[in-house]
Parts: sequence; C-alpha cells; structure tokens
Amino acid sequence: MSIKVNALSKSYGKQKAIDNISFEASPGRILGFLGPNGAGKSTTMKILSAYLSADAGEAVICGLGIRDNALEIKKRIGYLPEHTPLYVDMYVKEFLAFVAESYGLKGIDLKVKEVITKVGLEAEQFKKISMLSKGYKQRVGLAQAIIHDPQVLILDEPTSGLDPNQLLEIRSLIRNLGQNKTVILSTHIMQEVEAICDDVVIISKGKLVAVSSLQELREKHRNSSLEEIFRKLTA
Ligand SMILES: Nc1ncnc2c1ncn2[C@@H]1O[C@H](COP(=O)(O)OP(=O)(O)OP(=O)(O)O)[C@@H](O)[C@H]1O
Repeated sequence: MSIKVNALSKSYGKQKAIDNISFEASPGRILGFLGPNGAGKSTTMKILSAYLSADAGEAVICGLGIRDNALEIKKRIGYLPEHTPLYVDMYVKEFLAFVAESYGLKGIDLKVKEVITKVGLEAEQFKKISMLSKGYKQRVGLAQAIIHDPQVLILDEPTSGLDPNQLLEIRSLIRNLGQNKTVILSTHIMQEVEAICDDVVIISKGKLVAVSSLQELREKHRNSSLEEIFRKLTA
C-alpha cells in the first residue's frame, strides 16, 4: 500500500473541511477522488502532499508518516495542485530545469527534454509560461509533478481547462503513469473516472460516502450510471 489514510480530519476555523476520512491507494492503480464543490478534496490532497497539516488522524505515504516526514514525502510524490503555482516569468524549459535542480536530479537537460516530450510541450517549450494557454500551463504543471519520477502522484483536477484533444492525450499519459505508480486524482468529470480509474473514493461535506473499486461500485448500484450514483450519494 503506498498511501494509507487513517481518520484524517481538518477544520478551517469553524468550517470542518474533512471529517474522519480513511482510505488506501495501491501501486498500479488509479484512484478517482470525487465529491461536489467544497467537499474537501483539495484539502485532503494538500494534506497528503504534506503542504497542510491535519488536525487529527494520520496518513502514511510510502511507509512514511506525514506528520514527521514532510520533506522526505515531498521528494517521493508528484503533486499537481488545483491552482498550479508556476513561475510565470520563467521560460518553460528554464522552469522545468529549476524544478529538476531543486530535486537534486542528475542529467537535468535530458530529464527536461524527456518530460517535455511526455506531456506534449515540444511546440511551446521555448515560450514564457505567462504566454501559454490554460491547457498548456496545465501541462507544465503536470511536467513539474512527474519530472523526478515519483512513486506517488497526487493530481488535483489534472484535466481542467484542457480541450477535448488534449483531454484524451493527458488521460492516456496518466493511465500510462498509473501502470507502475500510485495515482490519486480528483475530477468532476465522470467520463474521466470511467476512462481511467480503478478505484473510487467519494466524499460529501467532508465525510466519506463511498470507498470501493469502480467495478464494485457499479455492481452495487446496478443499472445506474456513475453520474446517477454520484448524485445519489452526495445529494
Ligand atoms: N484556506 C481556507 N480557509 C477557510 N476555509 C477553507 C480554506 N480552504 C478550503 N476551505 C473550505 O473548506 C471546504 C473544503 O474545501 P476544498 O477546497 O477542500 O473542497 P474541494 O472538494 O476541493 O472543492 P472544489 O471541487 O470546489 O475544488 C470548503 O467549504 C472551503 O470553503
């Protein structure tokens, strides 16, 4: 198990964002993390990426508890936040080289070249990030998340802002990455879950309402589409 989440809770002042959440994610599987707006998805992902601390509970990533190993965990995961904090005044290649350097990678030029090809940024690689369209900025975000070949990928709405062609390309990239990594991704697109996820966690108002493989969820709610299941569980 690469990710073990045990009874995590987090409040912002009086607002309870997540409430006693537990689930697991394994290598070679893609877990879709679903929930309505404000359900607590980004909060959970920030905690698992060691950018935010939980009030209660624990998560173990690659055998390391998040409370005491934030730095070590950041090296082992790739995180694409909902709003990617890119240095927009940097050029694409310059930014990715900077990220590679911050991870202490060797052979930086080659690593940058490989990741640019992987996420389909060849045509845009000489541009300043501020000049890129939303979809291409998203690809830079994805590139910075995978450049160090992490064991675990945490992707907060990785396909938001992509056009239908880009969507298919990036989904196929995530599916390939998911073959030997542990991937958690949040999305509002149920087709995306159908297309690439093996497991599903659904939260609503901070509480877990489903933890299951996609197949079991479908079997349990026979004759319902994933959209109907989502609506039923989160209404
Ligand atoms: N920094 C913050 N300060 C106060 N409240 C916050 C903060 N961040 C999130 N919240 C609140 O916590 C709850 C969960 O937010 P979160 O961003 O985790 O949800 P989400 O499921 O990712 O939503 P969305 O699908 O809209 O991105 C919401 O009610 C939100 O308003």
